[in-house]
Amino acid sequence: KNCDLGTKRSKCCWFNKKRKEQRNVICACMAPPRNLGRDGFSGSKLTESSKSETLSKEVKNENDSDVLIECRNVYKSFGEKNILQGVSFKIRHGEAVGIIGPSGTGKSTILKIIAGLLAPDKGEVYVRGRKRSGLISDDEISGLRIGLVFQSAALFDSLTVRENVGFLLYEHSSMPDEQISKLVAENLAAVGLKGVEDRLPSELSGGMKKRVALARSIIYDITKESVEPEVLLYDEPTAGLDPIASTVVEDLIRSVHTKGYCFFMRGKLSGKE
Ligand SMILES: Nc1ncnc2c1ncn2[C@@H]1O[C@H](COP(=O)(O)OP(=O)(O)OP(=O)(O)O)[C@@H](O)[C@H]1O
Repeated sequence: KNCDLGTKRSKCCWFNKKRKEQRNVICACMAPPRNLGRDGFSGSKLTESSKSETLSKEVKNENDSDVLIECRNVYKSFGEKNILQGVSFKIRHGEAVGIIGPSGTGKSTILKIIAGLLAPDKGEVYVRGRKRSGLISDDEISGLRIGLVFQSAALFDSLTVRENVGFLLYEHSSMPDEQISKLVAENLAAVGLKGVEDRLPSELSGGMKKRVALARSIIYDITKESVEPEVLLYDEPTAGLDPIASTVVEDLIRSVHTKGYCFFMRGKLSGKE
């Protein structure tokens, strides 16, 4: 019954071990809650009672110099609904962290808080040791660049794939259009898409949309230093995809991680929460 998940997990374990040898990386992957903590992975579970509970076998590391993001005692409510109640964890450079939990327990909410799109009611978010206050602004690329792949891919319907992927650069860089086009094509090729630049999102399959969203999250202004995203947040990147398309996206995520990004993912592997 757990064959798919088991296969995935062991693949992931193999991958993690390999990464560990190369860069001393600590990873986590999706697994049923009962399996959390096995194989030395860390992870956070948001429970049905909406009470957040850190299950992670916290990596014993007294040195916090490699901590990129820290959530400290974060609370968030929507009206009467208390969604997050004291969530605390740290994400270190090179880590891959998974977050799992039943529907509606606040997984997307914590990602949005980390990304600076939502402000916590209480508690703090530290980015490279600096406390983030409120929401992130368009100009704020200081400290750490965070890419977010939304659950729904969140492409702009009326923009072409090229305009979607290059959006950040068209809006916030002085790069000429031709150079952006070239970069867009390169990033699309990196996620296995070629010749789709002029299509609208409505002309893409679900898997292609996810890959376009992934390309958009990793593109950066090559004329500037230190703006490459170092943390990528994935909100159910394989939701709604068939097993083959899911595998393609999962492999892409792993290959992006091997390039040195840290990632924090919530979602399913092969259709299992
Ligand atoms: N902007 C908002 N306004 C009001 N309620 C919200 C808002 N965003 C989220 N919620 C509520 O907060 C709860 C948690 O939502 P969230 O999307 O974080 O859950 P989730 O764990 O990601 O769920 P799923 O697995 O179904 O995607 C839900 O009950 C949702 O209805």
